[in-house]
Amino acid sequence: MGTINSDNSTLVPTSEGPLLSLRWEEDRLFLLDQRLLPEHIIFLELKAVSEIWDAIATMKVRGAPAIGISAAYGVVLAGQAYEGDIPAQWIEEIHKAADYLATSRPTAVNLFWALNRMKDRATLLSEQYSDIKMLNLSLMAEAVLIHQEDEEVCRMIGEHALPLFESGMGVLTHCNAGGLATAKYGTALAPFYLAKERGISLKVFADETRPVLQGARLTAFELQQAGVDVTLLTDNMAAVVMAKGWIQAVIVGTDRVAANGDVANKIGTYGVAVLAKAHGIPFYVASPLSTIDLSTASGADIPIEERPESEITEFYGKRTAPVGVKVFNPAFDVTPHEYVTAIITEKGIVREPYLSTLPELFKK
Ligand SMILES: CSC[C@H]1O[C@H](OP(=O)(O)O)[C@H](O)[C@@H]1O
Repeated sequence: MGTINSDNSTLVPTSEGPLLSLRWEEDRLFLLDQRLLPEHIIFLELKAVSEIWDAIATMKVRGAPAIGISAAYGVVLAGQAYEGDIPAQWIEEIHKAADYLATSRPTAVNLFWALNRMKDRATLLSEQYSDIKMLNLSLMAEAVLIHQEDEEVCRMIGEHALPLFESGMGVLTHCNAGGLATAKYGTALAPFYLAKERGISLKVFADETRPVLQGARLTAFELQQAGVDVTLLTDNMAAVVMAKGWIQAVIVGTDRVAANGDVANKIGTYGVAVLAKAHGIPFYVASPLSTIDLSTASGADIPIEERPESEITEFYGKRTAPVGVKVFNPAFDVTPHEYVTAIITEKGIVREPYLSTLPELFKK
């Protein structure tokens, strides 16, 4: 595993905006170990494909766009590790690495979107260049482009989402779809950063999001760091804060939107969507086009990752369930499109009928 290069355990809110979770430097990826937040800010230095695979699989890096960006750099590392001078062998190494990285997690479609984009680019480059150094430099440029594009994509999602929220509104979110899950700004959290910049006061309510606590450890952390008004809730409080009239909208991220608008997102999202509908509260999904998968017909076709039992039977190292108890630990659930008020993308906002409105986004 890469070396640790910094630790700042005294965390104070700053107005620096979202904390960046990824930094690429020529032949290594500096990656914020999100398992250790919020107590420790530790960046790992990753220089091998296997380290990238491990970081994705063990959720040191998580969030659909951040996973895709990391995997793209993993493919670059594979190309750089090739020591021969035969382009056909180089491309074989690229495809082998991409297929290996594709096994790290199954649900977030950004992983496969980024890997396919890198494989396609590598194939095109290998038809143009025979020099391995040139191939590697050109392929790295594609990964950097994926990284840079995501920052602009998230900002645009924020711009399209912001008009949905009025000053003084309470907005509930689930899991972490913030700067830590992306290149910067986040998807669902992007409007909160823009609102802060523009003096629009929103009250964010963040579900803690068991079992990995992305809401408590990551969303509450990054919004507090940015000076955004955030209140932490346990996952069983969404109903009461809605009943109290504290919530005027819900916005979440997503790991895969199916062609019919069904949305896979962190476990617990479906329950929040049902509660929102029952209280007449709009339920928005922030999604880059890279997370919309028109080749997946509906939510029933989205592979749902099941994660280790220990995430549920232990609470940060302390056993909280009897040994041998049966456990069900799906990392995601699917919200049927009927519960989705609108999907906010970098190209604009789409609403039902998603089967026809989603493909239009790819034509603009
Ligand atoms: C902007 S994508 C964020 C998305 O990814 C999270 O899952 P995980 O933490 O397991 O990678 C969650 O579903 C978020 O909504």
